[in-house]
This record gives sequence, C-alpha cells and structure tokens, in this order.
Amino acid sequence: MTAEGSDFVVVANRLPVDLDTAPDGSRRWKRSPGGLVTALEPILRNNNGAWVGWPGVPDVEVEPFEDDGLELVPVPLSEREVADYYEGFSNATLWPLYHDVIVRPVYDRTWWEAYVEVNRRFAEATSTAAAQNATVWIQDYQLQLVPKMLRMLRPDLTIGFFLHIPFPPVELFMQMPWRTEIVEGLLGADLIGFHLPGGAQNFLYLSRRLAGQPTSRGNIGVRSKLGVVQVGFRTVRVGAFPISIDSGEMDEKSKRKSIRDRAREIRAELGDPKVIMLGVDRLDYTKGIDVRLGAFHELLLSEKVDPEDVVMIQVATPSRERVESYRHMRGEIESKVGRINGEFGRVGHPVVHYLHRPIPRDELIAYYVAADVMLVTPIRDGMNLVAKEYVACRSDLGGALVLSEFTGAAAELRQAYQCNPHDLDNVADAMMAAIEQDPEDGRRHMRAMRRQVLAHDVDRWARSFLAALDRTGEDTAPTQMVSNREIGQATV
Ligand SMILES: O=P(O)(O)OC[C@H]1O[C@H](O[C@H]2O[C@H](CO)[C@@H](O)[C@H](O)[C@H]2O)[C@H](O)[C@@H](O)[C@@H]1O
Ligand SMILES: Cc1cn([C@@H]2O[C@H](COP(=O)(O)OP(=O)(O)O)[C@@H](O)[C@H]2O)c(=O)[nH]c1=O
Repeated sequence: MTAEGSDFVVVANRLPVDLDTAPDGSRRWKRSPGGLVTALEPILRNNNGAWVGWPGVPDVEVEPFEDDGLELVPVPLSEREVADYYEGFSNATLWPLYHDVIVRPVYDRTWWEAYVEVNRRFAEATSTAAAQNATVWIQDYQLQLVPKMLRMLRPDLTIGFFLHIPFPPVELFMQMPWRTEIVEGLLGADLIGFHLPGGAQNFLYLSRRLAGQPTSRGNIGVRSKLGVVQVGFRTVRVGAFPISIDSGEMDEKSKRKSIRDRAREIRAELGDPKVIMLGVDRLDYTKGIDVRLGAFHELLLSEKVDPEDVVMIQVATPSRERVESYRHMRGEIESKVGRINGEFGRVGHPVVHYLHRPIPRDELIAYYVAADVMLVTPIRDGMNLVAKEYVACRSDLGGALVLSEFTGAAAELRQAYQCNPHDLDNVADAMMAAIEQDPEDGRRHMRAMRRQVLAHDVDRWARSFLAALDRTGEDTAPTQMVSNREIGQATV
C-alpha cells in the first residue's frame, strides 16, 4: 500500500491469516487455506491490494503490515465484541435466520449495537486503507452495514458486496427487528452478489418493500441479467455469481503419487471395506450431519447395508464452539455416532469413524480420492465447496456424490444423487443408489460434473463479479422498473 492507499481492497470478517499461539506462548501468523484467499490473492497482488479483517483472536492490537506483497489491515475486536458481534449477532442471529431458521434466531439489542459498532470500525479502517477512486469488495453477512457506512465516508469508491450464505425469503427476513437497516446497509454498494438467482430475487423484493426503492422487473440470471435497485440518483446492481474452488489445483494434487498412495493406505487402515462413505464439514447444524447418520442407521437396521462392507468417515471440524446451539448439536451427533458404533461395530472395527478436528489439505484430498460415496446433506447451505472439491479430485471418474437439494452446489451438480434432507427415506435411497451405482453410469455422471467444476473455478467467480462491478459506472439502457405503490403493501 502506498501513502495514498490501495487501489483494490477486500474486506472480510477474518484476515487471510490467523494469529496463532504456539504451545510456548509465542505468536505467529498462519495462512488460512480458504478458497477466497487463493482466488483473490493474485488479483490483490496485481492491483496494489489490501485486505481488511479481524486477526482471529480477541484483544490484539496489530499495526497494518505487508505479507508477501499483500497489505494486511487488522481490525481488533475485544473479547466482549467477539461474544456480541461474532458469536452473538453474526452466528446466533443472522446465521440461523439466513439458514431457514433451523434453530431459532436470538434477537438481542446489545448484540445489534455491537454489530453496528464493529461494522463502523471496519468501514473506518477500509476508508483509511483505500486510495482515491479505489475498488472495495466487502464479503459476507458479518459486514452488511459496511457498504452504506463506507459510502458515507468515501463517496468516490466503487463498492461491491458478496453474500456467501443464502439470502432468506420475505416470510423469514421480516422477523429481523433491524430489517430495514440491513437492507439499507447493503444498498450502499454498487453491486450486491449472491450465489443463486433466488437470493438475489429475494433481496430485490425486500429493497422495494423495506427501503421503498423501485426495482427492476424480470428474472435475474446466473452471471447475467442483473437486477436493478434505484436509490435516488444511484443505481445498485444485484446479481447471482456462484462461488467455486481452485479446481485445477485440486485436480492436479489429487493425481499425485503421494496422494494416491495415501488414499490406498486409508482404505487399508479401514480394513479394506467394499464401500467407504465420507462426510467433511464444519460441525454446524446447517450441514445435516445428523441427517446422514440417521439415514445410515436406518440402512443398517433394515440390513440393506452390511456393516462388514460399508464404513463411514465423518470429519467434523470444531466451529463456533461457544455458541449454545453448536454445543448442543455436538452432543447429539456424538451420541448418534456412539449409538451406531455400539449397535453395529466390532472391537477395532467401528462403522462410523468420527474425527473432531481440522484435517490438513493434502490429507483431505486423499480422503476424497479414497471415498466411494461422498455425503453432502445440508438442511441449507449457501454453496458447499466440499461437494465441488470431491468432484475436482475424481479424475479417475470414480466415486458418487450424494447431494442435498438445499445446497447452492445442487444447481450446478445436476448429475449427483440429489436428495431432500427433510425426507430420511429419500436420503437413504440416494445413499443406496450411490452405493450400488452402475460403474459406467457413475463415470458418465462424474465426467459431466467435472466438466462443470473445472470450467467454473474460483478465479472465474472473482473475475465475473469484478467485471460486473467495473461496469456499474457505465450508463445502461433504462430498465422497466416496479415500485412499492404498484405491488401494494403485502403482508408477511
Ligand atoms: O469464519 P467462521 O465463523 O469460522 O466460518 C467459516 C466460514 O463459513 C461460511 O462459509 C460460507 O461460504 C462458503 C464459500 O462461499 C460457502 O460455500 C458456504 O456454503 C458458506 O457457509 C461463512 O459464510 C464464512 O464467512 C465463514 O468464514
Ligand atoms: C472440515 C474441513 C474443511 N476444510 C475446507 O473448508 C472448506 C469448507 O467450505 P464449505 O463451503 O463446504 O463450507 P463452510 O464454508 O465451512 O460453510 C472447504 O474448502 C474444505 O476443504 C478443510 O480445509 N479442512 C477440514 O477439516
């Protein structure tokens, strides 16, 4: 970053590095492996870029610093703010509300006040980091007020916002006591991106309804046919840009001899079962880990699968452990695993292998290569990158993907064994179909899914969003608009 600031700034709840504490108490920065970092890093480097975010631990004051050509701007959070803004409003209010109210959202004024205060701090840090006329890209539900706050501080900036989780329909969003503030906060951006056209369409409707702004008519497309909200003299674009992974890198890594050897070793360690089923998730109630365990249990009880032939590995990375609903769910899942193993396991041969820790990247790829059936059964998920990673790792065209219809990925991976996670029989049937798939059909399905994932990688996602953001300043032909007056004030 020059004294004048950076020309391209990414703003996210977390920095691309976390401040890690070693056992001896010393601290060092540890790079996060996430797809967002991989996608944006080259763009940031080539554009004199900066990243504004929280260092991942409370109560640390760190000055902005350069990391490998990238300017990092830490936003400190106190212990109280982590509790109220991150664990509270972000993950016990917004997260459940935006994921179909799977658990009941908590609406707490103190949390809301912390959310406003932290969003303001992010907006101020970004305002300082950005050069004149810079492009700023704000990420996700933790920072929905930043677009408006930042526009007030810096009207010269081009501002994009991307939501990584679903955007709920009016029937659910109207629960939110601060619903108008959130919609107006987002409308500070020039372009607002969602994974799916449905989320974008929900937002257009709520802009009309809550902010009283006229919006475009007609359906929003995928990376095309953007919607429009007219906010005074400003035109805000709304679009669908499904995120993806670095599929080329995953594909390349999965072909390495070391990974393939490790995959064989994993199968041997499991006692060479006929079928390995795999789940890889953060331990989150949205992910439907309980659903797949329940369906597997039914298949064992009905003797449709033999515990001598089929094993399941469930990786469940610790997540948001101080939030009550996460603690509760952990207990439920672990007792279900215990019950299945108690009923169907043998000494030294559990049927469900449960790992409650993060798995390093290369080991994860070896799991994907080893797994005959990948289980992705969320009740609701913005995208689900794990489903795409599995497909990217199957250059052998082996394996089968069981995929919930309620993930963003389901819109692209049509050849998966799709299922309704609310219908246990349907999930069990999809699991059976995947276990018993005809190898030639399996190869055909996998080939089609790989074509989709390899052609639409995370780089394409970032570029398509940024190209659309770049065009927001251009004059376009007038769009047919609809205002609140025309639709009337519908009730929830
Ligand atoms: O930062 P945490 O609280 O530990 O949570 C991790 C991230 O979880 C969420 O991921 C979402 O984004 C993915 C990529 O777009 C998408 O595939 C997935 O469906 C979403 O759940 C969250 O949105 C991130 O902000 C968190 O950092
Ligand atoms: C369990 C586990 C996961 N990963 C990596 O994390 C992301 C998860 O992304 P997804 O969209 O599926 O879901 P959330 O963002 O968590 O809601 C994916 O890239 C996984 O490979 C990991 O690296 N290590 C793990 O143990």
